[in-house]
Formats: sequence, C-alpha cells, structure tokens
Amino acid sequence: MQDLTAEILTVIKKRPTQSHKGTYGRVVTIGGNKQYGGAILMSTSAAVHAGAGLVTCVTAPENLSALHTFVPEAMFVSSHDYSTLVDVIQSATVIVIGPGLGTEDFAADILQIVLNRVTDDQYLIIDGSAITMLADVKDQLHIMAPHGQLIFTPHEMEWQRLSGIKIADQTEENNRQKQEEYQATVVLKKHHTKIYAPQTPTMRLPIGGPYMATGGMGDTLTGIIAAFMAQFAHDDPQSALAAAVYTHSAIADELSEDAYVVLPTDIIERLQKFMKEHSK
Ligand SMILES: NC(=O)C1=CN([C@@H]2O[C@H](COP(=O)(O)OP(=O)(O)OC[C@H]3O[C@@H](n4cnc5c(N)ncnc54)[C@H](OP(=O)(O)O)[C@@H]3O)[C@@H](O)[C@H]2O)[C@@H](O)CC1
Ligand SMILES: Nc1ncnc2c1ncn2[C@@H]1O[C@H](COP(=O)(O)OP(=O)(O)O)[C@@H](O)[C@H]1O
Ligand SMILES: [Mg+2]
Repeated sequence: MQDLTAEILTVIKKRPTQSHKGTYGRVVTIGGNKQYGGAILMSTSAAVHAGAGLVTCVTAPENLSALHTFVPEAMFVSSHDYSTLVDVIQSATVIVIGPGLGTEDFAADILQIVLNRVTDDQYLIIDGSAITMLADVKDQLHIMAPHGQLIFTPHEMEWQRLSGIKIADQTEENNRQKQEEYQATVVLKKHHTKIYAPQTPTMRLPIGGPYMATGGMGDTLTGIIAAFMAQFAHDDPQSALAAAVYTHSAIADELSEDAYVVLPTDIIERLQKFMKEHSK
C-alpha cells in the first residue's frame, strides 16, 4: 500500500498555447432525477471548473433552468432524449453516470444504453445510483470491462451492495480480489479513501477529514475525476485519477483551516486557483 503525497499533483500540466477546447476533452455527466438534481449539477460544475473542455449534462428536464443558472458553460440533453444521448456518448472522452440518477426504470434504461455504447478508448466513471443498480446485475460485470475503462467510485455501502463484501470485511485483500474480478478501477470512498487499480499497488489517501461529510461531496469528486481523466490521462491514467482524488481532499483541507464544514460548492469554486498554483 502506498500513501499518496502532494507529489502526485505534478500530473497537473501548464496548458500549451496551441490548443483549444477540444484539446481538453469532452465530458458527459449523466444523472439527476427530479429528487436529486443537485448531485449532477455539482458533478457537472466540478468538471467545468477542473478544466474539461466541453461538458454536457444529461439530466431530467426539470433541472434545465437550474443547470443553466448554476453552470452556463455546460450543455444540456434531456434524459428522455435517447437519440441525442447516444450521439453525445459517441463523442465523449469521459462519461460519468450515477450522481442523483435514481433507480427508477428510466434510469436503468439509460444505464443500459451507456453500457452498450461505451468503447474501450473511453473512461466510464460509475457512481451513486448507477452502482446501486449494477449491484442487482453484478453477474454481468465481467463482460463490461472490455467496453470502456471502468472507474467505480462507491462509498462503503455502495461497495457492499456491488461486491457483496460487508463493510466490516472490506479488507485490502478482499477488495483487491473483487477489483481484479471486475477488471476495473475502484475508488473506495471513506475516511482515508483507497484506490484499487489494475497492476498497481493500492493507493491510500492520507488527507481529508470529517469537514467533508456533506451530501454532494462524492458527486463533486466524480466531476473532478472526469476532468482530470479528460486532460491528463494520456501517459499515466492511474496517476491522473490519483491526482483528482488528492486534489478534492487537499482543497478541503485548505478550506477547513478556517471553516467548520467545507461544502462541495466551496471546493468547486477553489479548483481553478488550486490547479493554477500546482500546475507544472
Ligand atoms: N444534492 C443531491 O442531489 C444529492 C444527491 N445524492 C444522490 O443520492 C443518491 C443516493 O446516494 P446516497 O449515498 O445518499 O444513499 P445510499 O446509496 O442509500 O447510501 C447511504 C446509506 O449507506 C450507508 N453508509 C455506510 N457507509 C457509508 C459511507 N462511508 N458513506 C456514505 N454512506 C454510507 C448510510 O448509512 P447511515 O447514513 O444510515 O449511517 C446509508 O444507510 C445517489 O445517486 C447520490 O448521488 C447524494 O449524493 C446526496 C446529495
Ligand atoms: N470523515 C471523512 N474523512 C474524509 N473524507 C470524507 C469523510 N466523510 C466523507 N468524506 C469524503 O466525502 C465524499 C463522500 O462521498 P459520497 O458518500 O458519495 O457523497 P455524496 O453521494 O453525498 O456526494 C468521499 O470523497 C469521502 O471520502
Ligand atoms: Mg455518492
């Protein structure tokens, strides 16, 4: 097991002058039903603020005005518009599915569409409700790996549902066995999050704290991971992922110096400055 350090932030690169929005990747964020619109707004906004070149949010039409108010940089596709959904999936560099998606029938349909279309040159970040839904069909997981590079971001209960490993039994050995079975990367979120990636020693996040325990904190992480994979994954995807996880908690630590609780939206606001300070 390796502890992540601030050294991982060397992943964040100064931008070449000869570049344009397409250079920094197309992120598609899918989630947000009527009840949980905030989750996908935070994911989308985090992806924009962490530097993704073009971000499209696929969400319930009820969330359209909020999306355009909160993050006008993002484009919108209705979660009922399957034909446009298929188009945006095809051109995506990175797809996030799950924050606030819910588990109704239409959500399961969207998940199925994404799983059928994702290709092995795309990253698919599977979070929240999408993990909960997949837990019911986990026998199919082994056939998913070739169709995209999968990154699961469960909290401990979501990981229990998916892997069948009870929280008390979530040891490094047991978790690693499941990660290998799924041929995916697993970011197991908790105090001292651990990253289980293929052919890599387990990475442990030694920073972050209870001031991060607010709804939306994991939703925000998905957007940061998406933007980092879109921009920095070319040479070393596992370092890009680790740098995203580190950045999320490093910003929270800085803000907690004079805040009792750090909000997900506070982290989003701070991303641009933090990345500028650490870009090499
Ligand atoms: N603003 C919005 O729109 C928001 C929308 N959201 C969206 O809601 C959807 C459902 O996601 P969810 O995480 O809220 O619910 P669920 O999957 O049932 O898990 C909770 C259960 O697990 C247990 N638990 C055990 N260990 C745990 C751990 N380490 N971390 C966390 N929980 C842990 C926990 O135990 P307890 O709290 O009872 O002690 C409880 O029994 C999902 O799509 C998400 O994106 C949220 O992000 C909030 C903001
Ligand atoms: N006590 C804590 N110490 C460190 N990190 C925490 C703590 N509590 C929560 N977090 C972090 O906050 C995030 C919570 O994710 P998640 O449970 O998916 O939230 P949500 O679904 O509400 O967005 C994870 O990144 C987790 O590591
Ligand atoms: Mg979550």
